[in-house]
Amino acid sequence: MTEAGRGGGTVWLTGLPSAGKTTIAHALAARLAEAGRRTEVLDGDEIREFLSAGLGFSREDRHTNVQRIGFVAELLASHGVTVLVPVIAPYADSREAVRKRHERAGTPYVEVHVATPVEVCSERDVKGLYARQAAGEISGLTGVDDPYEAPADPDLRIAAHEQGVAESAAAVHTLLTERGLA
Ligand SMILES: Nc1ncnc2c1ncn2[C@@H]1O[C@H](COP(=O)(O)OS(=O)(=O)O)[C@@H](OP(=O)(O)O)[C@H]1O
Ligand SMILES: Nc1ncnc2c1ncn2[C@@H]1O[C@H](COP(=O)(O)OP(=O)(O)O)[C@@H](O)[C@H]1O
Repeated sequence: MTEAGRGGGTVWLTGLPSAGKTTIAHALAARLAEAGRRTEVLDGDEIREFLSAGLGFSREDRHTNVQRIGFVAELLASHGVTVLVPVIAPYADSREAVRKRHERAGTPYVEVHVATPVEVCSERDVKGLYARQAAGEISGLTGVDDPYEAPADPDLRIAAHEQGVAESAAAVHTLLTERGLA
């Protein structure tokens, strides 16, 4: 049995700011921990404070950020950890490169699109970014005046505005169980 076969894998939750990626990731982590899985959440904000300190939000910097996170996720996952990654990853080619890295290593990879519409995200506006963009204080906000390339064919798409957090976490958990990852 390979290392990957011991049950690790990466679950990338992509979606707009305030879509619910982080909230769902932590709810899922709690479920997985309860089931005895070794689990890590690679939080985007934390990563940007340390591993990606100094990177901004240009296309190039976002790509670099996503590749670094993909590298760490694969490493952890290859040692049996279920790694949850609630990070926007707005570009399809960046996400594809992360998937390819996992495929090359034989490490399971699951892409979940947290598909909350921008109208709902901007209402939630957890960090006040949508308001700041509307006020002209910032620009380059994903989904508003910066690109978000929605996954064409994710492993799972969640309408996270139409169901509760627990239901979304359960939906991902079910997929992981089907794939032998939970
Ligand atoms: N201009 C702009 N666009 C998008 N997001 C912004 C921006 N400025 C700051 N933030 C906050 O930083 C978080 C995005 O970082 P990520 O590492 O997840 O994004 S990326 O994949 O590198 O694009 C993201 O966190 P989440 O809200 O948790 O998604 C934002 O809160
Ligand atoms: N159905 C839902 N699913 C996920 N989050 C929700 C839902 N309804 C309300 N929320 C709230 O929306 C916010 C989403 O924020 P967060 O998880 O930080 O998003 P992201 O990580 O995508 O930026 C949280 O305050 C969460 O409590």
